[in-house]
Amino acid sequence: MAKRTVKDLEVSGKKVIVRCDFNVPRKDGVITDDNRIVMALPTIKYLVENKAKVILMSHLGKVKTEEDKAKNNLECVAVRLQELLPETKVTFCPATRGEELENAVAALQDGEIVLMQNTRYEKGESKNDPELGAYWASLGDVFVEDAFGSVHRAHASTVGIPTNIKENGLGFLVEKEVTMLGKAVDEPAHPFVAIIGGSKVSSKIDVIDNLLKKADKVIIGGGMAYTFMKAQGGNIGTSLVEDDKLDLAKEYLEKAGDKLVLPVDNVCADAFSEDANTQVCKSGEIPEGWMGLDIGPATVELFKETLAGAKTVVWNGPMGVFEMKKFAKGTELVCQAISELPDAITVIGGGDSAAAAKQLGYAEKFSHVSTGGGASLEYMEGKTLPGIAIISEK
Ligand SMILES: Nc1ncnc2c1ncn2[C@@H]1O[C@H](COP(=O)(O)OP(=O)(O)OP(=O)(O)O)[C@@H](O)[C@H]1O
Ligand SMILES: O=C(O)[C@H](O)COP(=O)(O)O
Repeated sequence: MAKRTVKDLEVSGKKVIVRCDFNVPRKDGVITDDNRIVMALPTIKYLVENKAKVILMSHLGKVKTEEDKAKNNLECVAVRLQELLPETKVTFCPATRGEELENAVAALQDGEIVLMQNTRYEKGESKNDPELGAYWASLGDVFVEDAFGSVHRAHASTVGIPTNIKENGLGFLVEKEVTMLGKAVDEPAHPFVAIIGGSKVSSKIDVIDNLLKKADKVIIGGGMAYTFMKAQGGNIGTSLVEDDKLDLAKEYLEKAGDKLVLPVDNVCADAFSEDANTQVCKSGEIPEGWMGLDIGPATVELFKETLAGAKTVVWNGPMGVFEMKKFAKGTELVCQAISELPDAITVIGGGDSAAAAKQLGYAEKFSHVSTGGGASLEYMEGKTLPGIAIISEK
């Protein structure tokens, strides 16, 4: 059976809560890539045109301390939304519960929007606290799940709210992502190459196990690679590493054989900075005080050879710290190699990965640029995504 979508719901005059993924990349508080906001517009515009009172919710970053709250204030998204929707009234509510929030919702007219502050300001969000889910649900009549990037998280805003609001459905972005990603991996054309990089080692290392079952080759780059290098007994200097994942990395290395392709050299720096001194070091031979911030030139050649002839490519996580020009080459050359593959289905996913492809001028060359990082990986592994599973069937 198919899931209900926003088109199956009666929204006119109703208070409609939309969970979006506005977890956008920022530098010094300024949004550096608004793709996730732009991709959410079709659902938002549909609701505005159909005279709903629109309550938008999203997380932004990780929030554990008061300082994190200041760093991850969602107001910048409300400002961008207002620029993108000049004809529509968009207000920002700095409260995540209580009278101020309830008044902001009560003041909404048909076709107006309020964006609530970062859902992760509430401690209960990530624990899917039932009281919080029920409280947020009490603010609306209808719920739309359109946060594709977050549907792998069973949080109060993604699962708690639709548990309490039966008038729920998927938004246009989730619908589109599921269709596009399904095309890529339900019956992937082989050779199928998966590439995993980026910095979220603990939340993404588990997917490698499943990818090893489906793909012909799994390339590991970016910050993910150093946990594997250390597991092989190599020196990684001060590179990013998650020591509690070393045993898992060892296990993958043993069972994957030559299916797993790791960097053979790395662009290393003596500081996490654009002005750092750099040198190319062989993998496992990174001196003390140096860190790997990009894949090296021999690795680019190795990855190109691995990609040659691929018919399906799925990529999540940049090959280096592409935000700094000095360490963007690896990501750029891998983008280029993928863009030159004839007749391949190519999918890139993740907030930073999509931003990298766009910034480097390659976004148009992919068959699909997914807004989901972890979510797209889990979808492609065939895992149940709790934020989609909870939505009512037609
Ligand atoms: N060698 C490295 N050392 C440290 N950080 C790295 C390294 N290589 C890449 N990164 C960083 O990884 C970050 C992106 O990783 P991440 O896993 O968050 O990917 P993503 O595409 O944003 O996916 P998601 O949407 O799931 O977050 C970038 O900010 C980049 O600078
Ligand atoms: O960027 C992402 O992958 C999503 O917004 C989810 O973010 P999270 O990994 O902090 O839950």
